[in-house]
Amino acid sequence: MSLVIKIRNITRDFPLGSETVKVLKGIDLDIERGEYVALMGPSGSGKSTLMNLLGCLDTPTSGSYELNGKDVSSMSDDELAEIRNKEIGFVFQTFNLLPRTTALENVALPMIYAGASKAARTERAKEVLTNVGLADRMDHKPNQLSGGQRQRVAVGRALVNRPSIILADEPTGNLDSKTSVEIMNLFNEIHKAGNTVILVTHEEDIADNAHRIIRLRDGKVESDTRKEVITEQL
Ligand SMILES: Nc1ncnc2c1ncn2[C@@H]1O[C@H](COP(=O)(O)OP(=O)(O)OP(=O)(O)O)[C@@H](O)[C@H]1O
Repeated sequence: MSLVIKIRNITRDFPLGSETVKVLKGIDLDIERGEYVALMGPSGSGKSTLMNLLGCLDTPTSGSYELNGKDVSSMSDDELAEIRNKEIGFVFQTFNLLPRTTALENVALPMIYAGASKAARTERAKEVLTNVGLADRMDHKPNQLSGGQRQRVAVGRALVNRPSIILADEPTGNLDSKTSVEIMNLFNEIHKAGNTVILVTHEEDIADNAHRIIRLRDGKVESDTRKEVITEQL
């Protein structure tokens, strides 16, 4: 097993007027390649703040973060942007697709930043859209797609550059229960294909899809539980 994420004693403070709000209060975390982790905890416990750090959208106030053995905790904004594009796939509750571009163009977008040719982008985006079940929707724009289909496009965009980790913040938060199950089945497939997945959810049945559940409370890890792997007896 190899460590994708190694976090040691991370804190994150935010200035608020003349005060300082301590949001993350010393977090240690190791995540191995191929793990499937659900991040839970009450509102305000620091889940999004931690996800922003994991996704290199933010840097810690103190402590260290190594992503694939590289210390990202003190990188410049340009270096972080490059790491984000190469190593991180984001999926958001609100899909965050470009409204006037097709599913194919939305999925191909991160490859433009990565410098891929148009032919390579189109080929890979078609492959990814097929894998997420949208082979017949490639030329549709977001407003021509259902919520579940939009989230599939967003998942495709997250996967297109073959990132080291997929970070999903409440990916089923805007979906009905039937569509949520379909999207979770897609995440389960993505995990089975070898991806490292970390998702934030408030719902226990969504978190049950993961193999490990980390619960935050008041900026600290309250519990970190791995499911026992049940191997079939022959
Ligand atoms: N930029 C900021 N400036 C000041 N306070 C912040 C900032 N970002 C987050 N906070 C505070 O940090 C705390 C944790 O926020 P965070 O969004 O990480 O929690 P969360 O667990 O994701 O909550 P939710 O489940 O409601 O999304 C909150 O009290 C929030 O007000």
